[in-house]
Amino acid sequence: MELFSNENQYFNLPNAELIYVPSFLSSHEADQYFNSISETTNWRHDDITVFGKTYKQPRLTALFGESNKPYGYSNITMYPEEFTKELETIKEKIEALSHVSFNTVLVNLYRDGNDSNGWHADNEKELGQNPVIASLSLGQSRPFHFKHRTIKEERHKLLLDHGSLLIMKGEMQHYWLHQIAKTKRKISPRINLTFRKLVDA
Ligand SMILES: O=C(O)CCC(=O)C(=O)O
Ligand SMILES: [Fe+2]
Repeated sequence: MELFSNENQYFNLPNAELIYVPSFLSSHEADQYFNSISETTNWRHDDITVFGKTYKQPRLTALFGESNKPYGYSNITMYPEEFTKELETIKEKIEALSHVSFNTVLVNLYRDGNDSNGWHADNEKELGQNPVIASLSLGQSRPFHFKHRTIKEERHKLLLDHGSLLIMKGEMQHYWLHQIAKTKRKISPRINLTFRKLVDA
């Protein structure tokens, strides 16, 4: 595979379909979205409960939806705000490429290397059987780690660049876990938007 390819990259993985689109947005568009989303979002800093202990989530978040259905994960229930014009525009651009419709976007702000997203799968029942999740990255590039739940050799990482889109589909959320790890490097903020489709569970 070419190192600096602008082509869509398809990965040959067991039990997953993963597509990486390196320059989904131009760097100029990505800069503009990064700036406006950073400034206009009403960021939340929720508590999560893991094994009975309560912590602050290691990142800031916001949820936008087309209905007012709540979305729950890691013992948090989030009530969506209305999609902004800007998020609607991004959503339509992703729908045109993926031929899938989305009705929800979860936005994460990783302020620095201390912010992270631990090993998990996006397997909440509201997402349905084999969800398609489209993940847009803005700002600091961070590695996306993913590992198969039972095939131990299947552990990989992919650098998610400014303006890139990662599409996870097929059985990926059943068989694989993913994370954004902490780093001690001095790094800039990153925003990630995961477009999802909530269905009636
Ligand atoms: O920040 C990322 O690239 C991943 C976010 C993620 O996995 C999630 O919000 O479920
Ligand atoms: Fe996720």
